Amino acid sequence: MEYANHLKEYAPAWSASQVDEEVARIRKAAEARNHNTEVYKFCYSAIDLTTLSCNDSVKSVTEFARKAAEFYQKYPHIPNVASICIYPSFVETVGLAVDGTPMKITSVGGGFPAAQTFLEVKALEVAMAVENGADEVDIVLNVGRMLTGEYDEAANEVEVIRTEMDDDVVLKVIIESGALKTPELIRKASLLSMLAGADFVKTSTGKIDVAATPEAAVVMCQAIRDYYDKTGRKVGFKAAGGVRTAEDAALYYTIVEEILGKEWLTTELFRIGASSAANNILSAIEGSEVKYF
Ligand SMILES: O=C[C@H](O)COP(=O)(O)O
Repeated sequence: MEYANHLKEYAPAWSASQVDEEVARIRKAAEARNHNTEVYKFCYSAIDLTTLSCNDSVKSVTEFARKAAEFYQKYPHIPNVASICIYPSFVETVGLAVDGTPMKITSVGGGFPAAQTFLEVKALEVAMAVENGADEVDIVLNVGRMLTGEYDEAANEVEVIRTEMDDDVVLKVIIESGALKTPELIRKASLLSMLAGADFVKTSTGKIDVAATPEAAVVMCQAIRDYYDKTGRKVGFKAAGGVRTAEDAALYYTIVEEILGKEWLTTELFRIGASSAANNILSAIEGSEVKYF
């Protein structure tokens, strides 16, 4: 399909200075009203609790997922994380560990994190993750193609991969905003991903130096809003990569609240991908002495 043509139907991206001003405004709003237990509890429940390390093994991933599964029994007053996010070869392992809980299984796929492999390999990897039980799959948009202006080719990869998944499997497309850099490219990548079938757009793999930033989040959420206005389809936003503190989480929450509205503040439409924010968010929850992960 010719996706790039559809980009013309959308307004151009804001300039970097307009985005900076918007981030400053929203940062103040976050500090004024959203540094509180209610927001931190919701942010905790929106976490895709992530382990994506070369050290991962069946043993370590089982322990990681079991801790999350046991959390329900130990701390019923705190809503648990939304999903466990792992490499595709651990989908079955996590499935066994979280069986009987509402936690989802998120698999990265499609040659994560660089997406530099054959499209057939990407598609097969995603198909196998789904066959093994993944509820959600996080793939990376082809950044090289985006940087060289091959927009149709980048979006077509997403379309092909989407066909490997049943409609009820959630597809999150990582645009790697820190590599794209400009508001213009970040907006184009977000729109192309949505046009090609993404259920979520996600900031970063967490594997490059510049990962999630509030500036990228503002541009992505504006793209989600504009896509919704045109199509009526609600696409989610996932902040991932370098999200560390409860205040970081509250800022992304406030960006979504301000640009997309409260109806986006559900775990169906907002996630935080994080390997090390969980303890910090738990510690910020008033009265909680839980430090678990
Ligand atoms: O998708 C999740 C990211 O890989 C997590 O990044 P992080 O390790 O910087 O929290």
